[in-house]
Amino acid sequence: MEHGAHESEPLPDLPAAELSAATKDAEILLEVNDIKVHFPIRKGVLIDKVVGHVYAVDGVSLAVKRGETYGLVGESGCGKTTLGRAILRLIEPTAGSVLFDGVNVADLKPEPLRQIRHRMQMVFQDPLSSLDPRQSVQSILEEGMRAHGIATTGGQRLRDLLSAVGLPTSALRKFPHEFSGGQRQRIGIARALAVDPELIVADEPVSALDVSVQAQVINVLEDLQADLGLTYVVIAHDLAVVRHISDRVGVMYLGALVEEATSADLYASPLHPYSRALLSAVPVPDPVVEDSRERILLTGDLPSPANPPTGCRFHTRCPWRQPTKCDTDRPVLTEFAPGHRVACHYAAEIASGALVPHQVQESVI
Ligand SMILES: Nc1ncnc2c1ncn2[C@@H]1O[C@H](COP(=O)(O)OP(=O)(O)OP(=O)(O)O)[C@@H](O)[C@H]1O
Repeated sequence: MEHGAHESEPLPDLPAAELSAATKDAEILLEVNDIKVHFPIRKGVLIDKVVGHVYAVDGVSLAVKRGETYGLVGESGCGKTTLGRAILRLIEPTAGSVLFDGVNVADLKPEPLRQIRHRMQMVFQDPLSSLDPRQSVQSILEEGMRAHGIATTGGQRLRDLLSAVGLPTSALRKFPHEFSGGQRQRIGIARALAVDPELIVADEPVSALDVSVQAQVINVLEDLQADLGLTYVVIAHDLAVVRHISDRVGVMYLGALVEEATSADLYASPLHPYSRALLSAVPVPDPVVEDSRERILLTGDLPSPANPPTGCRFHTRCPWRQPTKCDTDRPVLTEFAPGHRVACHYAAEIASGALVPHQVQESVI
């Protein structure tokens, strides 16, 4: 949730040319401009030949304000993780720019990149595989601090980090396998916090956890944001998690954003047929509402990002698709209402009821 602006220190040793005029808006911490990540598909035994590309992320633009939580949702394989990793430059984007506090991260040389890295951290989905089983918690926390020149002596900082995520000091001497899943994710969060980040990209931070533990870990993230003014990008396929934690939500389909709105607007009135279908698949606790509400069932599987459909990428599964235009023209993400963007040629007609969905068969979304 949004909180007061975070005081950021000026970046040392960065050429003025790397400061973007576009991000002079002091409210914006992260700006992603038309970013693309295309993975080459290689074939051949003796000669390595590129025979195609996986268009994992294919032209995403978004901006995240300081202290805001931006949720990214979409089916498995739609490019959420790749986008998250490209934001932190853990993978090289094929095209586009990522501006962090006005600095184009994609252009940074290794030393300025190292300097800026501690301000952007990632929390991974599976805490067990992302924590080195041979390292004690103390060593895990100190590793990143050392790499970023943060003093590790004294121990008070380590105790404060553990207390911030609700773990006892005795955890310092233990190893990852001695903890439960929820505790391990708290260690993953403490590791990210250890280097004083401003932005945390959390990739499915609770999806590996039991439902009963998920809320506790989400509360930890929310409390830390309130205390430290952190900015979050939270990646999740679970719409309930995203709804709970996010100020704004971006819906991804086949490497692109198809809709973006405040959490309240998206859940109350989704505009894109894909968002409508995603939300209609979420069960409602009230049995009367559950029985009477609209369910949009999609036809077909998610197309391969190596061979995306022409035109609107969703047209092969869209219950509202119209001849020609949907097959041939790729819709641009356009502002439909203040703060509510959608990439659909017929969003207005669908919202007004002027277009009705075709008969569709059930498929699992
Ligand atoms: N290193 C890679 N090389 C080739 N293809 C990749 C690579 N990493 C991801 N992909 C492909 O890119 C597409 C997007 O993957 P990504 O993991 O970003 O999606 P996702 O929405 O995060 O899905 P999930 O929730 O399953 O992680 C998928 O088709 C995936 O197979």
